[in-house]
Amino acid sequence: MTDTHILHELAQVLEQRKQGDPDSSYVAGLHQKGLNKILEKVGEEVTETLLAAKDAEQSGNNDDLVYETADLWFHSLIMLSHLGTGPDAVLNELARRFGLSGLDEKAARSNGTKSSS
Ligand SMILES: N=c1c2ncn([C@@H]3O[C@H](COP(=O)(O)OP(=O)(O)OP(=O)(O)O)[C@@H](O)[C@H]3O)c2ncn1[C@@H]1O[C@H](COP(=O)(O)O)[C@@H](O)[C@H]1O
Repeated sequence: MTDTHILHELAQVLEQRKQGDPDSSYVAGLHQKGLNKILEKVGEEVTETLLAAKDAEQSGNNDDLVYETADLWFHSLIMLSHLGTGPDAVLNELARRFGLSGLDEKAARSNGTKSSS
């Protein structure tokens, strides 16, 4: 399972964990602790990902970068799930932007035509 299918499988598990037992589930524990704890974890994973990227630049080895990015994506999915959305909304937004020049997209944002929020 190496395509976006895993995002949907994982998103379903994360939804189920909202009713899970925090003693036996890491995700249920985060949902129970609430949004601030989830955001704290996302922030930690951002920092760890940035450090891994700098290390990867030096070493030429991306293994730690991939590992930390997976942690970041995972905790971002918990954040989305906690707030009642999920990967489909993000993938749809990327699809909407697909083929649109980043410069044109940026100009559209400053014209106040941001569509997804
Ligand atoms: N993909 C993951 C996944 N990636 C990372 N992690 C956990 O996320 C945490 C990462 O936090 P840190 O790197 O800060 O490590 P830590 O210091 O041990 O964490 P804290 O004590 O600070 O919480 C670790 O506990 C990892 O085990 C994950 N835990 C769960 N999943 C998936 O989520 C599913 C549900 O998990 P449970 O809710 O635990 O059953 C699992 O089947 C997996 O598919």
